[in-house]
Amino acid sequence: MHVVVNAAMSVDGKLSSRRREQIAISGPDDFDRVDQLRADSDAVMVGVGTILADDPSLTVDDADRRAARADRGDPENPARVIADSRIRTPPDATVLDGRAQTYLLVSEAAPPDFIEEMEDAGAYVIAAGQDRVDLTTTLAKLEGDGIDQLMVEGGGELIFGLLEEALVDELFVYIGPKVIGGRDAPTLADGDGFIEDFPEPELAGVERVDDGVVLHWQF
Ligand SMILES: NC(=O)C1=CN([C@@H]2O[C@H](COP(=O)(O)OP(=O)(O)OC[C@H]3O[C@@H](n4cnc5c(N)ncnc54)[C@H](O)[C@@H]3O)[C@@H](O)[C@H]2O)C=CC1
Ligand SMILES: Nc1nc(O)c(N)c(N[C@@H]2O[C@H](COP(=O)(O)O)[C@@H](O)[C@H]2O)n1
Repeated sequence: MHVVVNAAMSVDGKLSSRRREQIAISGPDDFDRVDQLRADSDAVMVGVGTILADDPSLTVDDADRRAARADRGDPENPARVIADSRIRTPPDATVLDGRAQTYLLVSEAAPPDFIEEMEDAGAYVIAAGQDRVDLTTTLAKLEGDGIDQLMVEGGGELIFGLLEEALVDELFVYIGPKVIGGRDAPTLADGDGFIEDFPEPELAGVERVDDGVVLHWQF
């Protein structure tokens, strides 16, 4: 499986404010670049923190891109993947609207009645890991289900979890013209943070987009 992370951050490295509400950091051209990345992926993944904060659709906006996917025999939208250790995803979340297959990655601590509720809401549940989703095992299961190209949109906890398990192949970061600040605002990689063996990706590209810049890193 090839894992591509994409996120937009402020000048000072924040994905959102301390209120954890969705903030438009990207401009129109960057959102269009992200839509193309989604269209090129077999699945788009976020953590449950992003579901609760943003209630995203994770679908492809552009009708021509959806049609191109259908023409090559793919579903119009990539599958959606949510990392949600104990199931906090609401049954009425937009990702459960039936517009694409939705996988819910949970841990063994997920309550069985919640699992049943999610399956009734249309999710395909994969469980691995004691208290927290075992990302290596669950991503391998997704690969076995035909997901070769996985795009990850955040947030910071999930991105750190993937970096910690050395699961990230490429990272695109849009840095937009905003300063958000706040010690409790989410950043690109949160979690516990590294204290040694810091991942050291190679810079593969720099492109000016809208009033900001996209950095492309390879691991
Ligand atoms: N600017 C941008 O590009 C984006 C911004 N955001 C923002 O990020 C914030 C949400 O980010 P976070 O709170 O960090 O939540 P998150 O979206 O990273 O979800 C974290 C949750 O993922 C689950 N998880 C399960 N297994 C895990 C594992 N092994 N490692 C890590 N997490 C695991 C846990 O339940 C954990 O609480 C929101 O404010 C949202 O608006 C989110 C995505 C993109
Ligand atoms: N690329 C990008 N730029 C920003 O400025 C953002 N705030 C985000 N957030 C992500 O976009 C998702 C919204 O998805 P839908 O359009 O509803 O499908 C959101 O959940 C974040 O993952 N991204």
